[in-house]
Amino acid sequence: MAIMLVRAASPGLSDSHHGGNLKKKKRAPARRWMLCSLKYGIEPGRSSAVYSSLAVSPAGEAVVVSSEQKVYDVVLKQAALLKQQLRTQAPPVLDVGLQDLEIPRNGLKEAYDRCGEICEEYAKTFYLGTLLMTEERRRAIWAIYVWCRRTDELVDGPNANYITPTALDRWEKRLEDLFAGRPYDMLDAALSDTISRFPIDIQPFRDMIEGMRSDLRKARYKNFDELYMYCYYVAGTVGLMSVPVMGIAPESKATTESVYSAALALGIANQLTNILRDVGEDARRGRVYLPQDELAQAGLSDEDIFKGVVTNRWRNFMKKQIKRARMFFEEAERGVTELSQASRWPVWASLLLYRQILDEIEANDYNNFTKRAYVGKGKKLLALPVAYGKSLLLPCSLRNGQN
Ligand SMILES: CC(C)=CCC/C(C)=C/CC/C(C)=C/CC/C(C)=C/[C@@H]1[C@@H](COP(=O)(O)OP(=O)(O)O)[C@]1(C)CC/C=C(\C)CC/C=C(\C)CCC=C(C)C
Ligand SMILES: [Mn+2]
Repeated sequence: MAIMLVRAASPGLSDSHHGGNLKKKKRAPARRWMLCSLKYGIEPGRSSAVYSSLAVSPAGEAVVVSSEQKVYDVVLKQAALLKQQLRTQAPPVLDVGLQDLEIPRNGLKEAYDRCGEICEEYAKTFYLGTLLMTEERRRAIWAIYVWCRRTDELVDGPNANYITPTALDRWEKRLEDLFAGRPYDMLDAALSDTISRFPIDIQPFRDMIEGMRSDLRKARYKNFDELYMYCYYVAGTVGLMSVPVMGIAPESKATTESVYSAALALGIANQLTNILRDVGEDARRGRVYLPQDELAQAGLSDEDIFKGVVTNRWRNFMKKQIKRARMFFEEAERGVTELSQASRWPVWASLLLYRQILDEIEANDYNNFTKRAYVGKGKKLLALPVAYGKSLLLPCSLRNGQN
C-alpha cells in the first residue's frame, strides 16, 4: 500500500483533544476507509502541525486521518468484537491446543501462580489491587500483565542491545501461536488459557509489539500526533486488552465504545505521565519523547533537555504537558465507574497512584531531569481506601443519564 503523509492544521495544545476539552469533542464516526499507512514516513514541517496519513473514503475521496482517529477505529473494532463474542459465547479454543502441548491442565495453576508472583514482584500495589477481583479475572489480568512486562523487557531489559526487529517478529509469531492455542512456555500457556476464557482480540497485543519496534527505530517525536500513536501502542493497548477481562457492570448504561475509549485514555494518561517522570533518564539514553514542535514553541531544544537546567521556560512547558496528561486521566475516570464492581478498585488505585506522580513532578519544581518523582509509601497506602470508596460509587451512566 502506498504511504502518503499530509500535514493538517492543528488546533494546538489548548483547545483540542490533545490538550483541550475532551467532553465537548465529538468522536469521529465509524469509517470504512482504506488507510494508506499508519506507521512510517515523516516530513519536516512547521510547529503545531499534525502529521497524518491519508485514507480513502468509501466515496473515493482522500481524507486526512489523525492518530486519534486511527486509534479510535481500533476502539470501535474491539467494542464490536466484545459485543459480538458476548452474544455468541464462543467455546474455549484451548482445550484443543493443550492436548497437543503436553502442558497438563493442572500445570495451568502453576503457570498462573507464577504470573501472580511476577506481578507481585514488579508491581506490588497493583498486585494488591487485583486481589479483590474474582479469581478468574485476577489470574487473567496477571497473565496479561506478564506478557506485557516480557514484551517491554525485550526492548528495555538486560538483553535490549541485542534485540532486533527480527526478534520482535519472532515474538509476534509466538503471540499468534499462543492465540491459536499453541503456547510456547508456561507463561504463554496462562495467556492462552485466558484468551480462551475472555473475548480478547489479538490486535492490541500486536500493536504493543509495534510500539516496541518503534522504540528500536525512533528516538524523537515530531508532534503530539506521533506521540499519541506511540502511547497507544505501548500503553493504550493495555487498556484495550484489559476491558474484556475487567468486564462492564451489568447495570451500566454506558456504550461499550465509551468504556473502551476510557480504557484507552487511561493507558495514554499513564504513558504520558511515565514520559514526564522519566525525561532525565530517557535523555541519558539519547531519547526525547516530548513533542519536538511543542518544545520549539516553548523556545526549548533537545540541548536544553540534555543540559537539564530547570528554567521558567521549562516550567511553563511542563505545566502544559501535565495539564494534558490530567485531561486524559479525567476522561478515564468516567469509564472506571462503568466497570464491573470488583474490577473497579485496582483500576481506581492505579489511576490515583499514577496521577499522583504528576503532583510529585510539581512538588519537585518540575525538576524531572535529576529528581525522580516518587509517590511515597504513605500516600500509596492512603490511595487504596480512597480507591475502594470510589469503587463503590454508582456508574456515571446511571448518575447522569446516558454516557
Ligand atoms: C474503563 C477503564 C478505565 C478501564 C481500565 C483499563 C485498564 C486496566 C487500563 C490499564 C492502563 C495501564 C496500567 C497501562 C500501562 C501503561 C504503562 C505504564 C505502560 C508501560 C510501557 C512502556 O513504558 P516505558 O518503557 O517507558 O516504562 P518503564 O520505564 O518500563 O516502566 C509499559 C511498561 C508497557 C507494559 C505494561 C505493563 C507491564 C502493565 C500491564 C498492566 C496490566 C495488564 C494490568 C492493567 C490493570 C490494571 C488494574 C491497572
Ligand atoms: Mn519499559
